[in-house]
Amino acid sequence: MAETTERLRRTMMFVPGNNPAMVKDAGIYGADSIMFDLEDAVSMAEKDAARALVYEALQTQDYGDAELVVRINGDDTPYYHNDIKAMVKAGIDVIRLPKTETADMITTLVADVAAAEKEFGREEGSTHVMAAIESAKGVLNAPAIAAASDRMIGIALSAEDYTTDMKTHRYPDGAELEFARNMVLHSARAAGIAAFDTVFTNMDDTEGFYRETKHIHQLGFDGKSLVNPRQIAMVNDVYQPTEKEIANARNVINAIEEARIKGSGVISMNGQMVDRPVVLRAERVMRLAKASNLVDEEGNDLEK
Ligand SMILES: CC(=O)SCCNC(=O)CCNC(=O)[C@H](O)C(C)(C)COP(=O)(O)OP(=O)(O)OC[C@H]1O[C@@H](n2cnc3c(N)ncnc32)[C@H](O)[C@@H]1OP(=O)(O)O
Ligand SMILES: O=C([O-])CC(=O)C(=O)O
Ligand SMILES: [Mg+2]
Repeated sequence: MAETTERLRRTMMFVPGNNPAMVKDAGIYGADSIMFDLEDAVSMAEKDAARALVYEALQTQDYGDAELVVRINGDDTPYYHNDIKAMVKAGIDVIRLPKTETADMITTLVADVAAAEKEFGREEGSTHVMAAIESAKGVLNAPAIAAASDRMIGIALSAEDYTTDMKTHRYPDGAELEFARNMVLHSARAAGIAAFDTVFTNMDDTEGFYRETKHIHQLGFDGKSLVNPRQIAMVNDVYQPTEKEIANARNVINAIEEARIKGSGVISMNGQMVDRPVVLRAERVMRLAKASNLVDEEGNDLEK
């Protein structure tokens, strides 16, 4: 299973936990994170069977170096504790708590996860957590939720439930989501964790999907929750740096290396000041370029 430190999380794909074929093949599409769903994609009658199916798949399937996430049922359901125990026992990388409204919900989750790690002999702290923000209360408490635990890897906006709570629905221009998007993003950045935008559920509206993905990329989100493998390539396309951005990033990294040799943290490159924030942005461009197979490990161009 995957390392859960700083990593690219452009695509986090929901996989219904009650669908054996989808669960089995989830690794072939190249999502950065695979998110098995035990919550809203699974009917009440199938909750136990879905949990057992995902548990079994985690023991037997090879999902490569994808990060493995499970969306458990909420703490107000009879499935919550069994979900946590089974997923921790199976060695899941990240548990996603749906409908998170307070930091206390994360504190309680982390205590339950820690108890399960102890019970099943898993390394303490090895299971990470994240929160989905799906209501007005969750949005207003997002800064505290994001900072609630050092096990937190990110927070996600979940716009289907959120727009229902707000007594609206989703519109093509996304104006109804702007406040929530900015709250989730700023809360994540202030806590030093990842920010995920919500699902886009109209599989036939490719233009709308691109428009939304370009918008959230511009805002600064790490990536999106997805519902279909066809959406993965479109997100990667938007997040892929241009040749000009890669060339510039390479120049920045070389320039700062030169500056370091001369004992300085700042240098001028073609009249442009290069210092730490510029270098950090350049390093992220090179990580995205590597993930997009545009450059090799050393940062040299790969043949197209
Ligand atoms: C508001 C919320 O809570 S959203 C989160 C909960 N919802 C979900 O998890 C839904 C996940 N998505 C899906 O179930 C499906 O993508 C649907 C129902 C939306 C569309 O299904 P389809 O029309 O079959 O999609 P499509 O034709 O693109 O499928 C192509 C292939 O990808 C597979 N696939 C589709 N979606 C997924 C997925 N989410 N995970 C894994 N595999 C998938 C299909 O099984 C199919 O495989 P095959 O070619 O081997 O038969
Ligand atoms: O997390 C998501 O994007 C999907 C979801 O549950 C919602 O939108 O309510
Ligand atoms: Mg939801």
